[in-house]
Amino acid sequence: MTMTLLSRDWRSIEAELDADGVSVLPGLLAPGRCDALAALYDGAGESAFRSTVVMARHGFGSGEYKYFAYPLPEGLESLRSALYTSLVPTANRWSAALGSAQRFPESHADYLQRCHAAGQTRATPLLLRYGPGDYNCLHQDLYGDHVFPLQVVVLLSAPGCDFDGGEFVLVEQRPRRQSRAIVVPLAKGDAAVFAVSQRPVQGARGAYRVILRHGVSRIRRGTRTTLGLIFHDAA
Ligand SMILES: O=C(O)CCC(=O)C(=O)O
Ligand SMILES: [Fe+2]
Repeated sequence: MTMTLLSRDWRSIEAELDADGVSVLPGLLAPGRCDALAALYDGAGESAFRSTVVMARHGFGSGEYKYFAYPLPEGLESLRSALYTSLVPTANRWSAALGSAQRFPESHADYLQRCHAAGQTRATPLLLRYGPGDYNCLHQDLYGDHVFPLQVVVLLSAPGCDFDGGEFVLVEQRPRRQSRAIVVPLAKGDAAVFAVSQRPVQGARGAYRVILRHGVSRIRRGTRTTLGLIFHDAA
């Protein structure tokens, strides 16, 4: 997996992130790996997860998700830290462009130490499960002061086969402009890398801040399962 990450064209991924705040990594996980991860949702036993959220109870939408507990399942820990390392250069560039002094360390273990020292100690990787009629309202995954500015979602189900509808969407808000929607088509095993809450856009007079939120349109048929990888931990 690390090889396939390293062999990707990070120059064009970074260019897409800079242009749109989102980039797709096709085939990040093989179909068998997707099935094995999706099977954890019902099969892993409750000790694998720290909490289950019924989205409708919180007004988050409709559907359910489960946050993994530490220690994460073997392959997930390495996937999360490898993706982090690949994304640090963009995170640090964005931070500088937005005039922030914050810089992110090379290694995810070091970044997690920073989160944990600040009281953000709970694991944030999660599995999401949507059935017919379910959806995920536009939101930002902020869990405390420490925010790594990029996150990843992997589609574990096959659109058009396992489910219909259920598009991953981003809405971008620029200062004094109307909002812009971005629909991100994903196949099974594809990952979307996207901005958690804000990103810089180069304007005529330097960079300005654009706000992003993401969500999922209504699932019209079937079951849709995703893996969410957030790089900061939760308070
Ligand atoms: O199910 C999805 O595609 C989006 C999940 C989500 O909100 C996330 O991974 O943060
Ligand atoms: Fe999210």
